[in-house]
Amino acid sequence: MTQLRFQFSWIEMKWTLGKWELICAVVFLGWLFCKYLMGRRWGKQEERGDQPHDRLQPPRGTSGWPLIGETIEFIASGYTSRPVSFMEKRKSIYGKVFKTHILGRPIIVSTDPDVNKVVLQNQGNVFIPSYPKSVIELLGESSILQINGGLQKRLHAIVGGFLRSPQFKARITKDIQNSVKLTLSSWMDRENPRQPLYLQDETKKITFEILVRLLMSVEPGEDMEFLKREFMEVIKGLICLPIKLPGFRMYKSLQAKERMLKMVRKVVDDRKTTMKNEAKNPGLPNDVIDVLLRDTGESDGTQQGLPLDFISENIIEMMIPGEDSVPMIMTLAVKYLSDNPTALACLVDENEKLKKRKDESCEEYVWTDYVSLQFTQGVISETLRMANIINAIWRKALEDVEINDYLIPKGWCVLASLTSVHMDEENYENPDEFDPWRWEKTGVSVKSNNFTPFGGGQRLCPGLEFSRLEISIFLHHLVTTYTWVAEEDQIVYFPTVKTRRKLPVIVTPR
Ligand code: HEM
Repeated sequence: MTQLRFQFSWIEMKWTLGKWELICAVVFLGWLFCKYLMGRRWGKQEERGDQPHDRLQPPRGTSGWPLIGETIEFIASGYTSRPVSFMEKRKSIYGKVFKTHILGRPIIVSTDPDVNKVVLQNQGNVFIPSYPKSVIELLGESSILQINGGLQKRLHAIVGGFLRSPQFKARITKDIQNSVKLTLSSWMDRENPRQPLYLQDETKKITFEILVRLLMSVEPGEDMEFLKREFMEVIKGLICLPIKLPGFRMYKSLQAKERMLKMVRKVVDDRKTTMKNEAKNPGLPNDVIDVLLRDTGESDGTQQGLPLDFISENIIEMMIPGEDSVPMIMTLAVKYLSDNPTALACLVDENEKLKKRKDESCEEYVWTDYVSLQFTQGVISETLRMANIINAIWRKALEDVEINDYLIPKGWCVLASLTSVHMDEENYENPDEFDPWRWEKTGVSVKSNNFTPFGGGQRLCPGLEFSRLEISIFLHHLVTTYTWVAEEDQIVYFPTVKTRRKLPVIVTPR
């Protein structure tokens, strides 16, 4: 799974070990060892029973091998076709919540939907995000993904409110349609249209441009290319040795972020000037920069606008969760459909009907057309369930917490495994089967504890509805424009969810 994707399916993890990094790897291992010893000491205290809570004990489990704990098994499961096997094995021995030691630290893993719910909802006051050091460095202190309390709530509400608004959806629907159609038509303009094309790359092209447009209204061209290039450099550093010295990966990524920041800051400054000139008649907000600049701080009582540096940094940081997730779900939906001709036929049928209706009435598509396609929504939910891009949520307990007879001790990291819940036969019949029809019975409910691909609580993904809309539009135009044959490919779950060969497909116009 998933598991070692550090929950960042959106993260490109690349370990580039140069000679300096090799030296540092040794230092890093030493540090891991110290952490291990500290973990052991904690474990001994626990055995002696000098715990703050007399009644409850932390979940059962094992620390595994000295130094590496259970990391190897954890990583290895990510390379199998059943990435939840690491979790399942321990669940069968210790129960749904257990203790382990992976990635250099003791961790409590929850595969229990009710415990996960409490962890996700107790945001900010008891549980805070807990990312690997390199991610913390790269995100910066003011990132929405890291901040807690009132400011996180405010930022979340502004961005979520904008992305959920019907005005935004109406506008972005047109943008997505244009972008999807442009990409689809380019497939036939190639020198040899019978050559396979790599769906994983094609979907990325569409979604990055849309993401940048919704955040800061940059159109395709030189600036867009600059952003693409620099952003790719930034995300390479998300999981690497957190050393900020020249020559190291982290340094290069931080430099790339600086360059991006300069450009984004200029867009924010220009927009601020335009806003001042249009103070009396500002019109509807176009993008996330607009809504952040216009917010006056009424909702949290501060009555203060957000600092321009804070806005600029967050625009870049919001690209991180949005960049990889949507194109991967698009690609994997096509993969699952290619392997399930009956499901594909149902999807084509539903979408052909919509197209026919639109052609006959000569009406334009509106966003509700796409999201009301029941079977298509089932395909998206089923893809999200099976290939949970963000497989788990990492949190740290700020105090001792009791949840359903478990004690989570202060300072411990909790990994709320979403995939384990999605792939548990207690929650889903035949969980390994791609079955979009199952959603006809249960409906697509984001409130259900058993289906949380977008997280939950105060940090529920603000891009949820937008993502589903974008994927629906892509699937509609793909299946009504082309048929395809997908070449043999495999899903890999480590370090992030990907298809091994980028899903090569040969397309034929309908
Ligand atoms: C299939 C696509 C997506 C999936 C599965 C997904 C999943 C998630 C999950 C699980 C979280 C919660 C993380 C946590 O609790 O720590 C999250 C947060 C977030 N997502 Fe998404 N996401 C997707 C697409 C997007 C897109 C397209 C955007 C941008 C427009 C976006 C922006 C964010 C932001 C800003 C947060 C942080 C919210 C906060 O901490 O307040 N996501 N996402």
